Amino acid sequence: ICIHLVTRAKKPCPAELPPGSLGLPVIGQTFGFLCAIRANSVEEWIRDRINRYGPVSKASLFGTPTVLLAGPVANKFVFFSSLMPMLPRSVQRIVGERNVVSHHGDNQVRIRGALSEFLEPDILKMYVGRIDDIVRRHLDENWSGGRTTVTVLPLMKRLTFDILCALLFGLETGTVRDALSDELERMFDGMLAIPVNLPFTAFRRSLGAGRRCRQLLHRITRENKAKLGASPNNDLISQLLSMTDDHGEQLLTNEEIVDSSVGTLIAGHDTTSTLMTFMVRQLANDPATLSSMVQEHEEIAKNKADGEALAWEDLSKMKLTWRVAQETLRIVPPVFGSFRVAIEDIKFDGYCIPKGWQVLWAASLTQMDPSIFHEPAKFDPSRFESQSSARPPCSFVAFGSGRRICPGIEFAKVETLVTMHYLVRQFRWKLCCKENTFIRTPLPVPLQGLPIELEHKPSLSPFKCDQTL
Ligand code: HEM
Repeated sequence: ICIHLVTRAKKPCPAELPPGSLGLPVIGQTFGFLCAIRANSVEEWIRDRINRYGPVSKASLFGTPTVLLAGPVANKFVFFSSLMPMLPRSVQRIVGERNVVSHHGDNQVRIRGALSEFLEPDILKMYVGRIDDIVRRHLDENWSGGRTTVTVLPLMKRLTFDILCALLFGLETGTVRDALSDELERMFDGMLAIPVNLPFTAFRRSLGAGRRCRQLLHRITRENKAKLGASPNNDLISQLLSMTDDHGEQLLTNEEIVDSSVGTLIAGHDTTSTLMTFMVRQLANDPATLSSMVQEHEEIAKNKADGEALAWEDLSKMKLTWRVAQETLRIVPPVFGSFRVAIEDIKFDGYCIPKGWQVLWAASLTQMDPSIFHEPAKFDPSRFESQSSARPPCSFVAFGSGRRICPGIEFAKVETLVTMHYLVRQFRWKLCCKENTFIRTPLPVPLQGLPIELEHKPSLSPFKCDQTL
């Protein structure tokens, strides 16, 4: 009785809880939410609840009470308070439990610090030439060949997979890389399936693929460890293996290295390929911006010898291209948002969010808000000309913010800028499907993966094209 009285005293008074309904037990509003994600109408779904209950409301999603928040101030609270990111338990079982997202406190700082060191500009500078080489080879093998129809999304996925495999694991080609690609595909297939571990379920297949993926990476980790010192550390796994703590011990365990590598592969693969796919779509609908972009890249190419690779300094001149990328990310954020969990009772806007409850943030809520971005549906890269100080902090959040801000921003930027450099100079394209719609799975997928009619611009050499075109 005493325990009951004490714990009851700690429970928030219902008046302090945000308004709204938790719906039916367990199910809550999960089906409506999942349908809204798929139809890419999460923003409307949340706005509908805001209209009914106000800017802070409660619902029940995936069996857990959830607080829905909206606006830049709410985003700031999510990114900078003690709320913690959470991967659903089923996803953790597939990708491994020792990855950077699942760790908190000192362990998160240690693992994220090691990962970030590899993804920072000082290290990335050294990889621009290698990324340049992979992009050219990819375009040559998959996009060239006169007038042709290609489907952009799967090709962009292949490209980002090739870049990640080379830079993270030192795998350029070969059977291990092909096996990793197959297992990754299988792993994705069941990641959002109902987590029932029975024979023939998608979840079971995904669990198996995740296990085999990690086995392959364990093998690479052991091989790289044996070679440490003999060859330069030029991939993520070798770098992580060679990092030591104050006592000279390996900074991350092999399990942490493998799980973090799988996590980074997943985080970096579909996100950047989605961004580049939607840039291709936006540019097809906006010939004026495309022509300015071609000019920007021809200017850079003028100062390079035939076949010379791009360098870090060239990327800093691609200002318009990055603005086009940012505007694409604003309208079609690859990550729609995510959940945080309260590790203690916490207050926002006078309401109590009890320990264990989830909080949902969604990028479109601020990125498509007309009071922050004038005419939000209009594609206008010039919005990003002035520095973000013109907007309230935490309103453009395609990469998140705060302690958990995406550590792969610079990596994604290098991949995108190098790819666009060769794409806009070598090709013209037309969309095969005119509708500008997409669904979310939960990443955005354009109609039929975005088939385009592609035409190779006649050029003087494979990598220099005639500017008058
Ligand atoms: C256009 C491309 C990308 C977008 C839009 C994007 C977006 C995001 C977002 C929104 C988050 C934070 C999620 C949250 O706060 O809950 C995140 C986290 C993360 N991203 Fe990215 N990302 C991109 C590319 C990449 C790349 C290329 C890499 C690595 C090579 C990467 C690695 C990561 C990692 C490891 C995390 C987890 C960080 C942590 O929990 O501390 N991302 N990303």
